[in-house]
Amino acid sequence: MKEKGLLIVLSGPSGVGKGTVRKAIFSQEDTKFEYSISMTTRHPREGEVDGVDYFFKTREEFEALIEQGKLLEYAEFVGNYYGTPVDYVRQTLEEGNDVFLEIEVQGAQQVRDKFPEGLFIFLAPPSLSELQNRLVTRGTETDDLIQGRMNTARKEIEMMNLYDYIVENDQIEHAVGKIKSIVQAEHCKRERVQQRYLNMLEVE
Ligand SMILES: Nc1nc2c(ncn2[C@@H]2O[C@H](COP(=O)(O)OP(=O)(O)O)[C@@H](O)[C@H]2O)c(=O)[nH]1
Ligand SMILES: Nc1ncnc2c1ncn2[C@@H]1O[C@H](COP(=O)(O)OP(=O)(O)O)[C@@H](O)[C@H]1O
Repeated sequence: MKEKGLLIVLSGPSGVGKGTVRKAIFSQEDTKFEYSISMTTRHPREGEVDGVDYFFKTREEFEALIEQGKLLEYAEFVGNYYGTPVDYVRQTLEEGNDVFLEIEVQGAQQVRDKFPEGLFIFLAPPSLSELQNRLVTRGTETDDLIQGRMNTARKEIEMMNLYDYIVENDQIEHAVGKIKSIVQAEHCKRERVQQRYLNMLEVE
C-alpha cells in the first residue's frame, strides 16, 4: 500500500513573499507536490481564473461551506474569507501525494491544531524594514494598511518558533531550494516508521 502523502504548510506575514515563492516552486517541472487551490470571497484580479488561482465564492456560498464542514481551515483576511477545501486535501493525501498549502498565519494555526502531523514552514523576512519595503513595492495597499500589516507581522514573527522550520526569504531561489530540501528530508525521516521497512527486518 502506498504511504499517505505529506501535508506541507507554507505561511508567514503578508508581503514576505509566500505567493512569489509558491509560484516559483510550482513553475519547476520536478515539483511533485499538489497545490491546494483555496476558496475566497475576494474578487478576481485581472488575469486570475476561477479554479486555477482560487475558487471564487460569494460570502453566502463561503458561509455555507463553513456550516457544512467543507473547510480544513479558514480565516478572514483584510475583509475577505479564505479557506482550504478539506475533501481535496484528504483525498490527495490518501492517494499518497503531497499537498502544499500557502496560507496566512491564523489558518496555519488551525491546520496545526487539527493536523499536527503536517510539515509547517514559516517564511521569514530578512528584516522588518525589508518586509515593509516589499509591501510598499508591491503597491497593493495604502500606507494605513501597510502599517496595520506591519503590526500584525510583529505578532506573527513572535509565533514563528511554533513552526517546524523557518526559511528566510532573502532570495527567491534560495528559499525555494530550502523548502524543497526540507520536504525531501522530511520524507526520509518518516521512512523510519514505514511498515515496508519494518517488514523487511522481520523477513531477513
Ligand atoms: N487561511 C488561509 N489563507 C489563505 C488561503 N489562501 C490564500 N491565503 C492567504 O491569504 C492572503 C491574501 O491572499 P491574496 O488575496 O491572494 O493576496 P496576496 O497578499 O497578493 O497573496 C495571503 O497571505 C495568502 O497566503 C487559504 O485557503 N486559507
Ligand atoms: N526574495 C525576494 N526578494 C525581493 N522581493 C521579493 C522576494 N520575494 C517576494 N518579493 C516581492 O515582495 C512582494 C510581496 O510578495 P508576495 O509574494 O505578494 O507576498 P505574500 O504572498 O507573502 O503576501 C512582491 O512585490 C514580490 O515581488
